[in-house]
Amino acid sequence: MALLENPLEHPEKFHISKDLGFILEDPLEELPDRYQVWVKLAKNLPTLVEEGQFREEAEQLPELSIDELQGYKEQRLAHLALSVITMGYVWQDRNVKEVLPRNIAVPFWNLSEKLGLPPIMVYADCVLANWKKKDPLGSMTYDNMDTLFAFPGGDCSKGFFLVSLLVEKAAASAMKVIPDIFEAVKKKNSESLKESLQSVASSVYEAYKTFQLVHEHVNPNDFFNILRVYLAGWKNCSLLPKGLIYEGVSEIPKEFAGGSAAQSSIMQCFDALLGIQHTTENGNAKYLEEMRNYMPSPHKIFLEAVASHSSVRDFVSSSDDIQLKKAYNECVKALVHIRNYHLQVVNKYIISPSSKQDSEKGQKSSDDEVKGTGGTNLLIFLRSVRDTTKRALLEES
Ligand code: HEM
Ligand SMILES: N[C@H](CC(=O)c1ccccc1NC=O)C(=O)O
Repeated sequence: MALLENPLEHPEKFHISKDLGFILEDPLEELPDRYQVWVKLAKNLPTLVEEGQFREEAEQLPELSIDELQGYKEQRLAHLALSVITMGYVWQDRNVKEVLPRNIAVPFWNLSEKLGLPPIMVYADCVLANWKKKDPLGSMTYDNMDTLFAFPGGDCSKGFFLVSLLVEKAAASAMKVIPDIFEAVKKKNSESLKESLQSVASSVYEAYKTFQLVHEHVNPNDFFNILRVYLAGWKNCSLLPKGLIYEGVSEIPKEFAGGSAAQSSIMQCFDALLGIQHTTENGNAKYLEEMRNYMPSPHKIFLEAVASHSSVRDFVSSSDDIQLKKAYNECVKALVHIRNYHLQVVNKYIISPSSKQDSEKGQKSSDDEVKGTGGTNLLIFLRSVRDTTKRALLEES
């Protein structure tokens, strides 16, 4: 990636696809022979965890240099495979591992630095790069897709990761109009801006409709009690209070947040484009900014460019074109709608199973005790992000 390129003019140089947005197009499924041991072990994770043998197999891996990984797609597949191995190694059972052995830790740390990612499984691994078509000539529909790697819980991880991917794909259809939006604001062309904003709003509504697939493909109890264990991180984590030691890298434990779609670039892209600024008082803005460090660095650079160059909100606010204000507000309403729906999903997939678990243990967690794997007090955080979005609506007079 040429660092001097303008990301807004050449998103393709920042690994952003005009059709799929931040999704990794046609991910590789295999690595060169010497690295295929990582792919093979990661693919066998569910069976080996079931047999209680995963850690033992992981400890047999050779320690490999990352220098012979050729090209971006090999690096992304290797990071995905090593991230799956790492989550399996740490969380295989309640005897949680505090040290990641050097044969995994050293290549994973070095490759993470090269990609601008943390050495933990991120959304860009398990969602954006973890997919293939069954029939390569077919379309990207749920029935023609599978994940490259899975976690224990049967088809739960396939459902969870693929639905998230399809939501991302639906939202990504807005990406192609971003250059038109910047051009329209630059040329003060209200008609063109109105049209582009209308297509952004429809993309977000398409994403909301696709999100409903989660109920068909993900079982709440399997998600909460099995899969979600492997999404957890080691930052403010009671089971790994100091973090994880990456052997061969540092004797000092390191803390990293667990997976979350708060690491999704497309949603942060909409906020940046529309000038929706999340609150600083309660730490929401800081958290979302921190999550940009969990995105591939080219995507983070693109988001920062959109945030620093977008004056859509200012242009629409100062315009007396009511229809333009309505088009802007349609985008904001669509984001409020999907964030409200997301809260319903979170209630079904986290809050309800968590309350059921509490009552079985005779406990009661308050709203600010239920944490997301990304580290937030999830209900407080998600309601607040939704409310800030709602406050971004402009007066239509
Ligand atoms: C069963 C499915 C899901 C669950 C249980 C879930 C849970 C959560 C939780 C707990 C958070 C708070 C941050 C954290 O601590 O991790 C969060 C944040 C977020 N999630 Fe989800 N999520 C799900 C699916 C999705 C999907 C499919 C998307 C869209 C691709 C998404 C987009 C977001 C975004 C953008 C945030 C940051 C807050 C915001 O911008 O509104 N989530 N999610
Ligand atoms: N924050 C998680 C949900 C979660 O980790 C997630 C949600 C949607 C897509 C991907 C992920 N995770 C990894 O990328 C929770 O608290 O359940």
